[in-house]
Amino acid sequence: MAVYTEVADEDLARFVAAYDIGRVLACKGIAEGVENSNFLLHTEKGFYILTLYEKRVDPGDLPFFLGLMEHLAQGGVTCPLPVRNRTGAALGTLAGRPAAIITFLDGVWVRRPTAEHCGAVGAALARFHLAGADFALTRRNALTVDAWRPLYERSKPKADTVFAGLAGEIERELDALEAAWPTDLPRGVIHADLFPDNVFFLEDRLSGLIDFYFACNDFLAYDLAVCLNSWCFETDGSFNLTKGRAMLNGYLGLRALSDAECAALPLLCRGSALRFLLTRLYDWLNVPPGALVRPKDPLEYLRKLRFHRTVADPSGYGLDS
Ligand SMILES: Nc1ncnc2c1ncn2[C@@H]1O[C@H](COP(=O)(O)OP(=O)(O)O)[C@@H](O)[C@H]1O
Ligand SMILES: N[C@@H](CCOP(=O)(O)O)C(=O)O
Repeated sequence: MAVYTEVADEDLARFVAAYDIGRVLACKGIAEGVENSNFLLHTEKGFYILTLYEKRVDPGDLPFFLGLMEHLAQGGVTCPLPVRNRTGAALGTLAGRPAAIITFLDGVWVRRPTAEHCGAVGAALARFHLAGADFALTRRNALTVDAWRPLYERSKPKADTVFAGLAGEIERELDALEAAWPTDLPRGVIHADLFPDNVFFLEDRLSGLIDFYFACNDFLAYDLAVCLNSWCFETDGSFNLTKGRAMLNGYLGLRALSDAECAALPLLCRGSALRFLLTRLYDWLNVPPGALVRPKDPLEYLRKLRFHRTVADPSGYGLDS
């Protein structure tokens, strides 16, 4: 359960009183997510999500994230909207943390995605990329190739306690990716964390996207790599080519990939796998005392990374030539 910060009733009541959403009826910590503290807030006007931004969120980036939600919603992407208080501010401070209230999105995330879900996610990702193209603000990706080695260094002393040989394998991968990482693929605003728990469905119809707190400007095809990693592997660790093909075709139905983007996919998938391996490894080794959070398994992403090293070309993900 991701609640790092507890909120006193009187502080919450004072915070909510600045909004036009009625009085608080209930507020419950949400048993999902690993990054921020999220609460289901029930007020006289309905249900909302209250988020307190935690360690990985730079408060200076919050106008980008909240503005992006508003921009995407105007561009036809179904996503939550920040609620503004009576002074027009979408951002405040609660329990010593930057905090925002966002609208509640109906739907549930799918625990066992099918090829049809993957196709819908591919199309939604392309829609996100198209709608984000004219967003005025920019944010550099704080978790791209140049950030991976410093992040690894913070886990290095204990990496081999998680898995024997892990430190050496990560170091070899860092050397390879730093040397080969592309520099000139099409760029734009990317979600960067569009995992199954960030996509809601209602009766198998995609109902919206959430969690824009890793969004940034980077290679558009890197976002596809994040999704191939998080949606198209089976629990036994095998890559499901049918799901990969469905996702890529869903995306290609709305946005074409250049030859360079297609050719770079195996490398981008390796990079994306390493990125999640490294953040998970850090979180695994650094659970804050008293936090209600279940850290995610870093080794899941080591297995994915190993698979990508065996992929010679994008047909390995189901991309038809
Ligand atoms: N706008 C929303 N509408 C409905 N549920 C939400 C919304 N935002 C977050 N949630 C719930 O909170 C959980 C954690 O949110 P998420 O943004 O993924 O957390 P984190 O910031 O830790 O990554 C989600 O899995 C979902 O259950
Ligand atoms: N998707 C990341 C973790 C952060 O995402 P959240 O939405 O679950 O908080 C991972 O799986 O490592």
